[in-house]
Amino acid sequence: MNGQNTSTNPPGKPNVQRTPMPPRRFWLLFAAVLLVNWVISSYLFPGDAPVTVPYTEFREQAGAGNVSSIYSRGNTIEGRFKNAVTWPPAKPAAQPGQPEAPRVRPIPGEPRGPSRTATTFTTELPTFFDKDLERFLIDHGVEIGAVPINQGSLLATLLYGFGPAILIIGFYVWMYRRAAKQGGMGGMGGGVFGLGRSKAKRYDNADAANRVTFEDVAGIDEAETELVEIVEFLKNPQKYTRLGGTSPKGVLLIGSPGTGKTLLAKAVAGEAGVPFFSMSAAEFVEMIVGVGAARVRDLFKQARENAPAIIFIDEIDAIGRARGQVAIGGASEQEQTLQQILTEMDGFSGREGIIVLAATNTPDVLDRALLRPGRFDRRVVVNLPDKAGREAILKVHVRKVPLAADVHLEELAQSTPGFSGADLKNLVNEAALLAARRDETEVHHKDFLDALEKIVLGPERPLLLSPDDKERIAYHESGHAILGLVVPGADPVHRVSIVPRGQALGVTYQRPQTDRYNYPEAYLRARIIGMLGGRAAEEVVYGTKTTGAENDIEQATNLARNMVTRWGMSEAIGMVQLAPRGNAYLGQAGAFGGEKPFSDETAKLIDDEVQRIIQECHQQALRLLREHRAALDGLVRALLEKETVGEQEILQATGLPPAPELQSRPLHDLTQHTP
Ligand SMILES: Nc1ncnc2c1ncn2[C@@H]1O[C@H](COP(=O)(O)OP(=O)(O)OP(=O)(O)O)[C@@H](O)[C@H]1O
Ligand SMILES: [Zn+2]
Repeated sequence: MNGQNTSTNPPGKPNVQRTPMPPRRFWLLFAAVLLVNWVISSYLFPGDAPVTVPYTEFREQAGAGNVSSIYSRGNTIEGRFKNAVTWPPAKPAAQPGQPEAPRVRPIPGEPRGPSRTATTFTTELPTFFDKDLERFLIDHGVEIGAVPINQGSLLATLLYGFGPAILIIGFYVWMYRRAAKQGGMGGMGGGVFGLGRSKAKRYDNADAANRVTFEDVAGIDEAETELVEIVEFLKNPQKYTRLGGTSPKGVLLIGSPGTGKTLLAKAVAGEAGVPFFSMSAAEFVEMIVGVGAARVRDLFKQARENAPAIIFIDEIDAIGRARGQVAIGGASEQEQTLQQILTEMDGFSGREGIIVLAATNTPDVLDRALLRPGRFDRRVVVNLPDKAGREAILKVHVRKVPLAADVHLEELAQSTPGFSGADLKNLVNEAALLAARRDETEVHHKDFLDALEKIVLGPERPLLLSPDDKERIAYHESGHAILGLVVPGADPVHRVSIVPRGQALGVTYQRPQTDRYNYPEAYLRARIIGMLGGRAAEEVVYGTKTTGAENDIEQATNLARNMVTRWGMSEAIGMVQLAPRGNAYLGQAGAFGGEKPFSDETAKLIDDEVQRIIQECHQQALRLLREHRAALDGLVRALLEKETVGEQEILQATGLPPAPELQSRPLHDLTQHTP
């Protein structure tokens, strides 16, 4: 299959906001309060927790004259023994002939575990009331009281009933006030709980080993260039403020996850030789109102004490969302935190040498107040790296990896469009791990390719496929691949595999020659033809259909629909926008919220046009595959033998010349088949 993986998020980097976890210490303290509570109540009622005894035992004790007084309410009797009684008795040696005292009824809450000794007890009266009980008790000198046995003073009762609640509430109030005060007196160790403390990670550049410099950042040169000025400023503030200018206060780094925003911020600090205070905005917001603002105060205070310095706030969108956009509940805490950041930023004169860098991947949700002059008024976009950039990033990350001579980083860069810096780092790491597992002394090109396949598609899946299924999959993949070779304008095919992985039963990789930003119509059609090639090959060879083309069909339809509704590539419809801009990548359809802004006739026309494009491409695919049947069979034979074939093997097996150098596509070209 030759679909394309058009997901905009490279694998493994979901864009999620972390939910702040309350600090562990908080729970420890909470437990301590409960403990204190328990100690106090057991001090107030020392050892007097009543033991629950069965009614028979109670009668027996009364008969023996060991009960001094009782108090009864309903069917419950509380009482006091003269001498402490242990219940249940410590394993009474079973005496022959003497049956166990019959249970009148099960005693609720009767301890079944270890026995306890106490001078007070409770017991339940049997439902068939023992008429002689009163007489019996009086005869045995038991005082029948009007006051509950366990009732102490009024104060004790109150404490017993409300103490725990009062303590817990007190604890919360105390903690909250501490936290809220923090900013003012943060110097005092940041508070007992550290709740109001910023928890900022500080990276000092003293330890050269961890120092990050621009050397470590590659492939995002434009962003880097913009930040060089900030470095200059931090190194030599006077030079810039001499004529009355003020420094930039805040820089917003905008870019997809893993593009190196954090890395850039660290590098700025490293280059300037200033301390770097980093914190994720999600961490500001705790479960307790007011803590976020206190943490902001503390963070800025620390930075001010160490100026010049850099403050880095990651995921600022977690608190910087436009007011009114946040979910009810989190709103006021978020607002307070945001407000505190604004206040702090307004507070510096711009000469102290503190620069706040913040990162986000969704700049459009940010509150406008954050973007005003004097705040985050500089914006630096950190783009996904292009091919040259990817190669440079790979070079950075292979510095510590022993490479075999056959490793071709340029080719890897070419095969990884859409990868971020973090993805590339991961690729190098996976390749190194794979090579180690294979007991190699160096990392080979094949390790990289296998690692890439694993990253994009998931690990190999041991599926037991019948030879017939295997052959069909081989024909399907070969169909994609052959069309990738013979359709003018298609991306060159460099690897075909019928090893099941993740969701895919097989995969055809095509490699764009360059990163593209603009796509000719002919190229898009070539792509649709290639996508439909899997099914077309099955039809040509077997004349029957399978579910294996679902993903191909989905992608082809999306692409065709975009051609019609967004890119003005249908004569019948013309240059009218009928669907919103989806994600900037191909194949991803946007959606208008609510109603369609066009008539039913237009809807019909769109469907017809999409149909037409797909059908034309399908016919083309069938025709080309029939024409190149020999090449198709050749590739299938190679695949069945080797399961995975590389570029040279493909050319050999098909006897086709390499595709004329042409177009490209932005993302990895893979399809996943979900049967
Ligand atoms: N341009 C790059 N050059 C070299 N390494 C990079 C680059 N971009 C990312 N990396 C690597 O990827 C890792 C993760 O990147 P980083 O945390 O800086 O991304 P980010 O943009 O801050 O991501 P997020 O938005 O998820 O916080 C870095 O530690 C670095 O090793
Ligand atoms: Zn397919």
